[in-house]
Amino acid sequence: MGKPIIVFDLDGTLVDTAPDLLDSLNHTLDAGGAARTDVTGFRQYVGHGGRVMIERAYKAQSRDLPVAEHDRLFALFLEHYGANIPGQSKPYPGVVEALDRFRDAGHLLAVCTNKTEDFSKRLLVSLGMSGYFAAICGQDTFDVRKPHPRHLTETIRLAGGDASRAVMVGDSRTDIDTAKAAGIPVVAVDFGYTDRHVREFEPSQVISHFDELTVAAAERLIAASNL
Ligand SMILES: O=C(O)COP(=O)(O)O
Ligand SMILES: [Mg+2]
Repeated sequence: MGKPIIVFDLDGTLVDTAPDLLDSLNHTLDAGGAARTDVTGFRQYVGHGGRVMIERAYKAQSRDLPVAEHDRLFALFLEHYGANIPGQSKPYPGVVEALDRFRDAGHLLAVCTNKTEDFSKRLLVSLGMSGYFAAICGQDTFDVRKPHPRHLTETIRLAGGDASRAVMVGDSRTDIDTAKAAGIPVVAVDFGYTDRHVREFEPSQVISHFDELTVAAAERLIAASNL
């Protein structure tokens, strides 16, 4: 039997990136001549990567977004966000302690995010966290991204893990839908980026602090998923 693996979402789960993502989104909206947004808007637009975030902001303003303009704005978003990593982004309280606990218990750790792989790796390197992860997989690592279950199962495979001994930890409906479609138990944090409470999407468990993510709790979820 392989080692258990804990797979984390990145934005809104491991790291609070909202101030920087919102800054880059507003920079992009300025450049397109659209109205700026706030944290409430951001929570509705985030979750499927920067391209979809821009598209949703335009849709909310009933503005047309031709493909060439979408491409131009997405490039500007990437340039602005990439130039400011890590910006004000910080891991949530208890994240590093939780990663230490799982590493010390011999569990594999990985990241499955709809951020680009390059930005995810740069962010985690700049925060001194990349060494924990056997794989860091972004929206462009495979030919599918969350909520496609294969984004998660391929991440597990790349990390050397076993999908029957895995737990996903995320902050959004996207993460919960992905894990459920892959048949993997999912812990939802309730402090991330979602416009509706994560409980509504029926994860296996909801936590409000990483202290609640114990090795025993993860092992119980894995055992229950194999009954
Ligand atoms: O960048 C996004 O839209 C979402 O990123 P996440 O998958 O790490 O939450
Ligand atoms: Mg997230």
